[in-house]
Amino acid sequence: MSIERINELRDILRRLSREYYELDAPSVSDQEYDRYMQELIELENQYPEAYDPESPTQKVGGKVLEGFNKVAHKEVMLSLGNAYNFEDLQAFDERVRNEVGNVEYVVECKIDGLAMSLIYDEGKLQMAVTRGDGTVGEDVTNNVLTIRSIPRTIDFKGPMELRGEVYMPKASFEHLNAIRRERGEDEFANPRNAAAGSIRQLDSRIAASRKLDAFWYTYVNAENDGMTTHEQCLERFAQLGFHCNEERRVCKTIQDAWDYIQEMTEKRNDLAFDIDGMVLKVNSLADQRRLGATIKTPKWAIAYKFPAEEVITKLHDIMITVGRTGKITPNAVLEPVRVAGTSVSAATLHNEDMINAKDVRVNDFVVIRKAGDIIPEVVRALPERREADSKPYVFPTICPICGSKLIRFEDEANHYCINQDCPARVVESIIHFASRDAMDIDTLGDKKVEFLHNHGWLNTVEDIYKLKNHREDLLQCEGYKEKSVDKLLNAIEDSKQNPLEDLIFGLGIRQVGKKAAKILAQQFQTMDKLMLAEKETLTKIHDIGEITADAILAFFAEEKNQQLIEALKHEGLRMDSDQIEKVESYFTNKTVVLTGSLERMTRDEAKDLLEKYGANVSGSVSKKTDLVIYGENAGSKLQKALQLNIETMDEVSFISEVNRYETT
Ligand SMILES: NC(=O)c1ccc[n+]([C@@H]2O[C@H](COP(=O)([O-])OP(=O)(O)OC[C@H]3O[C@@H](n4cnc5c(N)ncnc54)[C@H](O)[C@@H]3O)[C@@H](O)[C@H]2O)c1
Ligand SMILES: [Zn+2]
Repeated sequence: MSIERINELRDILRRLSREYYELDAPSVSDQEYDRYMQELIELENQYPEAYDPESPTQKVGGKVLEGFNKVAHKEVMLSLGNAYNFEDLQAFDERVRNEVGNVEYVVECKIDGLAMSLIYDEGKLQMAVTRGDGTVGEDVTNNVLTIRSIPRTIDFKGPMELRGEVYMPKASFEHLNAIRRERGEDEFANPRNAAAGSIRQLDSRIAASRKLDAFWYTYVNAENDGMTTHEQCLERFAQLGFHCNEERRVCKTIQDAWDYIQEMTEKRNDLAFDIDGMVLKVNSLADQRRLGATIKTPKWAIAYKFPAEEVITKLHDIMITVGRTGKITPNAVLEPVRVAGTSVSAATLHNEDMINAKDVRVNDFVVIRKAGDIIPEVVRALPERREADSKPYVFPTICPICGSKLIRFEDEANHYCINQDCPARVVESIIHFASRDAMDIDTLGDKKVEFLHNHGWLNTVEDIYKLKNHREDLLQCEGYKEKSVDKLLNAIEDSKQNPLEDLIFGLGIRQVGKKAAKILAQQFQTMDKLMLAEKETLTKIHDIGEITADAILAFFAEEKNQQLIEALKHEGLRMDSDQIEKVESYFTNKTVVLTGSLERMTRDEAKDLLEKYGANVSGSVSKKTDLVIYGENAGSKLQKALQLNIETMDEVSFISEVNRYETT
């Protein structure tokens, strides 16, 4: 049970990390992410046999993006351990003192940006590299050079590496989003994502337009330059012309540090940049060295994370929105209030049960919580402040957009509008089709889809590909300049070449997420074959259950959907896959774990081969594992496989097994 939970948590955290680090588009709050991480850490401590070097608890950051040169860090770039309250800090302080005795801490702001390494030599900036996975980062020198506050040349001749945080000042962020709003483009969730997205642009003119800044706080090999404390390093940076955050304090005790954190909690919203916590660092560099680091975090520093913020405001009304699947979501219309640095005037109420459970009524005072960037939430009502005009909310029985009767399925908390032609659903399905994980049509975001729909130019998904016939009309609209219109139309044309998996996902078939779309594309290779698939064939596929199979069959059985696909074919959309076709083999449908170092191929090559032959490659050995393939110096995973009586295979046997299929 718990092993399953461990695997589940690892999957969740990997998905969230990808969204956060690679797509710069998180779907949950940092607090929520941290809660999953905390749960996983505790479970892994309880079940040491589930140890896996690939676990998110052992990993820093995300993957390196394609398109940039990869650079290995001379010294790894680590993450930071987390504290959420005074007790956590006291425990940290105790560990430090047990190790090195009395210490001083420098307490500084935890800047919500992205970590960066700068390398100077002979007084010149040579390279700027992102943290990446901590070992290898991306060379983003051209983009970093657009940050004016970073000196190109410094008065220091030797080689020097410093690290810090690139961030987007709040003012630049507000300005950027205002422009994007005007153009009907999707807004950035928060300054961190905006900064990370800007630095990882292949076109440095975009980065230049984003008005980024940076603070520097780590001096690699500072002791070679005669430094003895962290505070000295910061002073040295400032002297050389780098921006260092003045908002910091040297504290003699953990209580002093806590007092300063309290002060900053009050002050944080008034700063010109976003901070998501405070960082405590042992001041003495010699002590830092003695304390050392774990695989992921230094032992001489810790990050205190601010809790999610809550405020009270009045709820004026409850409004309903209709999603792509017809799902009905009630939203609170609020008296605008500042929380976590931004003005909030709407918050989600999830569904009818939630409204009832929280007893939220129109005209009530309510508590709102906003965790950083994510959609704010109504936490509870304040019945003690209820006035005469407070009214219990009656959940609608018909769709506010199309008037169809709403349905609530058994065992489901949500209501649905099941009218396929409901305009709200149409708009949402077009937004989904164009979204990043689907057809990835640049600049065709929510606002623009709504706008084009309201003008009558987008009534179905296929209309996207007919927009080019409205080029002249578009140019007449305010905010639609030639350049942006052509950019949109080109992105639409380009999307025709996307592989089948993007299209399948974009169609928005119920139950079919990104992963299932990929599996289907791999299995069937073409849309035609997928459309002809029978239930038996579908359910035989690993990861496709009965419910998903039924949803797929129902989707393609509908004449409207068949017509849509016909129309998309007619528009010239690609209908086949990039995924390699799977071959029936000894490995088909087996869960396989690779361990140790392989001699004839890389881990990734072995994984690709196994996937081609129908295996499911997994990171950790459990009862569900069918086979462990091992190379040189295989360690705990192989041992565990033997303990659990799981079949094992060495590299040579693996290759000869594979060769049987390669030749036939
Ligand atoms: N919402 C999500 O889906 C999601 C997904 C992945 C990660 N996250 C967030 O990211 C965190 C993990 O990211 P992380 O590994 O970058 O750790 P982190 O952000 O918790 O802390 C480490 C980083 O803090 C930064 N930092 C800022 N100011 C600093 C200072 N003064 N001194 C030292 N470092 C400073 C550095 O870049 C450093 O790498 C999670 O705790 C979570 O909050 C969220
Ligand atoms: Zn409707």
